[in-house]
This record gives sequence, structure tokens and C-alpha cells, in this order.
Amino acid sequence: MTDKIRISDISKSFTLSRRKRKSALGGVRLTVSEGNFVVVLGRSGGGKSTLLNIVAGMVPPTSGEVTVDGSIVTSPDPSRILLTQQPTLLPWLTVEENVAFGCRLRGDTSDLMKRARHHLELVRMAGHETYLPGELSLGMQQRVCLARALMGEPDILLMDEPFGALDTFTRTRLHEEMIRIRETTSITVVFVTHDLDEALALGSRVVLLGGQPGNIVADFPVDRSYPRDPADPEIRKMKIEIMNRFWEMGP
Ligand SMILES: Nc1ncnc2c1ncn2[C@@H]1O[C@H](COP(=O)(O)OP(=O)(O)OP(=O)(O)O)[C@@H](O)[C@H]1O
Repeated sequence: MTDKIRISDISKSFTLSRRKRKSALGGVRLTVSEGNFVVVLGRSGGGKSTLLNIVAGMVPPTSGEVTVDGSIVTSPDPSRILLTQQPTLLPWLTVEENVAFGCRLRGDTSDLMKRARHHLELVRMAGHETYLPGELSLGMQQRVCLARALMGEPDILLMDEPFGALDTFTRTRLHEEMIRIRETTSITVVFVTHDLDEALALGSRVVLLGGQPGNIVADFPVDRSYPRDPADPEIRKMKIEIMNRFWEMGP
């Protein structure tokens, strides 16, 4: 498999005041192959979002670089879509207009509404095309955001705790959608979470971001087929291994 994303010695510090700086990431190295589903797992405040924002091109690193297909990331790009915990739909546009929005903006208008409806079907939102976002539950809005992300046919999906605000049932359904999307596209996914069960349900690889400043402290390939059974002895063994690794890292 070819390297899609290469994160080389990324450090990031934030200036808090004239005398105070916060070092969020310290020399992160990570390579993600094309079509991989890598989950970045770590504690709250550990630097996960910062890392994802740097890969998205939204935030520059203090040092180091990220390359995608060999080119250095310097700004956001439609081939890399960032999906966050809060749905970001335009409230005055219908569901299908929201899904079509990015493509319309880029002048990519051929079969636009047909494609929007196809992507809504993909995330099981057919029948809701003419709804306004305010008429949908949070989980449904997040599905629409996913449809909008997929509509632009990105190479890379960057997901920052996208299902963190959802109830466990909706979240499980969305995990199923993600697995299905992954099986039917060649999309590369970097998914950030602090939920170990979610990481093991989705990731083909789970990397642990730990320490102060954050760094990759462990890398676990998850070589199990989907859908995964949390009672699978291999998954349970891996869960214990990852938990132990967390405890070793200290508070
Ligand atoms: N713009 C910023 N200015 C100052 N400090 C920041 C900024 N963004 C992040 N930080 C700090 O960097 C550290 C890492 O934050 P980050 O949001 O990346 O962590 P996280 O692992 O995604 O946390 P969570 O799981 O709670 O979202 C935190 O200490 C945070 O306070």
C-alpha cells in the first residue's frame, strides 16, 4: 500500500500569554497508507484535535510537516474533509441543498441534485431531502454532514469525535454506516476519539497519542473483520493491552 499521509516530526505550541506557551504536540510521526482507517486514541486535552487540524491544513505546525501524496500541506483542500462533533449545516438551506453546497460553490454542478440524493441514500437519509436542518435530530444532522463530506469525493476524511455527542444507539448505527462506506470506497480515514470501544469497532489501526506534549506512544494493528464483536477474544485482549498501555502512561 502507498503512503497517503506522512506526518513528520510535528510539534505545535500555542502562545497563551507573553511569558506562557503551551506545548500540545512534540515530534509526532505517523504514516497512513491509502485506504486505511486509522483511529487516534487519547485522553482529553492530549492534542488529538490539534493534530487533525494540522493534517487538515487549518492550523500550521510549529515545526515538522505533513505531506499528502508527497505534497506538503499548507492550507485546507476539498480532497481532505474535516468532520467535527458539532454538525455544521447551513440552517436556511434544505438537506439536499446543504449536501450540494460545496460542489455548487466549486462550480461542479453536473447532476448536482441527483448526486446529492445518492449521497443521502448512502447515509440512510433518503426521504429527508427537503427538510431544514432544524427539523432533524443531532444524529440525522451528522449523517447529512457525512453525506456532504462524501459528495465532494474526498480522498481523505478527517473525523474529530464526530459521534461524540450522540446517544449509544445512534452512534452504533453510524459506526455501521462508516464500515459500509469504508467497504465501498477507497477513502482514507483518520478518526479521533477518546472512546476505546469506538476505536476498536472502527479502526484498522489504533494509535495512542499520549504524554505531555502529545506523541504517538503505541500503534496497534486491528486485523479483525467487520462488523466486530466486542466479545471477540482478540478484541477483548487488545482492549486490555491498550488500557494497560494507558495506565503505564500515568495521569
Ligand atoms: N488555540 C489554542 N490556544 C491555546 N491552547 C490550545 C489551543 N488549541 C488547543 N490548545 C491546547 O492544546 C492542548 C491540546 O488540545 P486539543 O484540543 O488538541 O486536545 P484533544 O486531545 O483534542 O482534547 P479533547 O479530546 O478534549 O477534544 C490542550 O491543552 C489545549 O488547551
